[in-house]
Amino acid sequence: MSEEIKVIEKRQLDNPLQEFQDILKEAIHVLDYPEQVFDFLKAPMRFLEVCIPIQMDNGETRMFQGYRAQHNDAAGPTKGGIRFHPDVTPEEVKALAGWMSLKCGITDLPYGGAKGGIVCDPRQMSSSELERLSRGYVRAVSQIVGPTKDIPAPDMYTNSQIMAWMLDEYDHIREFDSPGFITGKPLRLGGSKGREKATSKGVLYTLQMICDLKGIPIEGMRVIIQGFGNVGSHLALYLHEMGAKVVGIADELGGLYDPNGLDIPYLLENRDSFGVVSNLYKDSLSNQELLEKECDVLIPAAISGVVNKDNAKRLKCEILIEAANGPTTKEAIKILDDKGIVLVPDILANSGGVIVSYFEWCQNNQGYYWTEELVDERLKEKITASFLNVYHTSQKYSVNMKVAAYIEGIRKIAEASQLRGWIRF
Ligand SMILES: NC(=O)C1=CN([C@@H]2O[C@H](COP(=O)(O)OP(=O)(O)OC[C@H]3O[C@@H](n4cnc5c(N)ncnc54)[C@H](O)[C@@H]3O)[C@@H](O)[C@H]2O)C=CC1
Ligand SMILES: O=C(O)CCC(=O)C(=O)O
Repeated sequence: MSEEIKVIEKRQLDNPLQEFQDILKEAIHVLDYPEQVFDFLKAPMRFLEVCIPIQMDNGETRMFQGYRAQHNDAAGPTKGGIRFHPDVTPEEVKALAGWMSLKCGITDLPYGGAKGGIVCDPRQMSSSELERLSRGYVRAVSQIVGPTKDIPAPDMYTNSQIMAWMLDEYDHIREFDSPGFITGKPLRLGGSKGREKATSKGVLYTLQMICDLKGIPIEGMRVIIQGFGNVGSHLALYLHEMGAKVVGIADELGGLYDPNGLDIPYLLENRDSFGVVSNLYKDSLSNQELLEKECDVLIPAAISGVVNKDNAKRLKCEILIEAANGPTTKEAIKILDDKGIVLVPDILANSGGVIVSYFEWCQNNQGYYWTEELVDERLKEKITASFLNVYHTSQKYSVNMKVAAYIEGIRKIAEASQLRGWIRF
């Protein structure tokens, strides 16, 4: 692989907060809200930066940088995942928290947005080091989180085991059992049926909606998915089972491509715990090469900024579904608009995760647990209604679905903030 390709593969959004703010400004302008609304929503209301000292297995103590951003709590407690990744930055966490506020607005959840992150490489850490880091993070942020304040959940490179350690640490600090402190927990500790697959199910429902509108059948459809972790792998299996041809899969090391469709059950069985499969075959492609292959639907489900001004013009798909947070830059969105590629935005497409996290929190508060069928039925109902709202807003204002999704999200947060007397418009 050439050096040039390696550099592109590592690429994330240079400034995700700026991306968030630019589209926020555009949507606020369409809504004809005053500048004050932008000034209020452009950054989180609260941002905590912590240093977490952790003893490593070799006896050394290492300091880890951690963050929690709470964007806006007008509509209810804040909510959002925690990411463990070496490239986490304050700007990224702030942008992700803003996107969570919009996501909760679009889906009409009684929450504002938050996000957390720790700069670390979980692939290089032992399970006991990860446990100490997860517990250390909760101790460091415990003053500002809680079941009625700010409710964390999983995100990239975090999972239900990490949520379990975090819950246990929180329960020790508070001296009572509080399952509603965190979602994405194991079922045994009050998790919800269907949460693990919720994000991919939600992506699938939005894909079905847009395909229905465009008259494209799922059966036989050629799909490329970047990312084979929680979101990408479950989605690949759903699509495979529905008769779509998953012709491409990428992970952090590269991509696999087969125009006749990849063997998804085999890849699922053989992926490692960090969602890597491209090393199973010798003739893998680079991520960039795979994104530019011909397909009907392209689904980035890994990191941000992978579809950008450098490659957008070379994409050969009809539909792009943003399963990851922030995979397409605003310059790329303009190029895709010109090419007639329909983009279903992240804050709508991947909202299935937070929707079922909300269901998990409701079940914890009630102490009464739902069947998987009920969870799925309510997820489908909520995300379908949200999709239709965003779609109609895009038609009403003649804007793309990205701006329409921002409009829907902003409206809810701004109204809640106005009712509390925080802003006037
Ligand atoms: N897990 C959830 O419930 C939700 C996740 N998301 C978003 O979906 C995306 C994926 O999340 P998960 O599947 O949970 O993460 P994960 O940690 O389970 O899997 C990540 C996948 O991305 C791949 N990857 C990492 N770096 C890459 C790179 N540079 N190029 C290509 N692939 C790369 C990994 O190899 C792995 O296959 C993230 O953007 C996350 O914020 C959004 C909503 C909810
Ligand atoms: O499940 C949740 O509460 C949040 C999931 C998340 O972090 C996201 O939607 O980006």
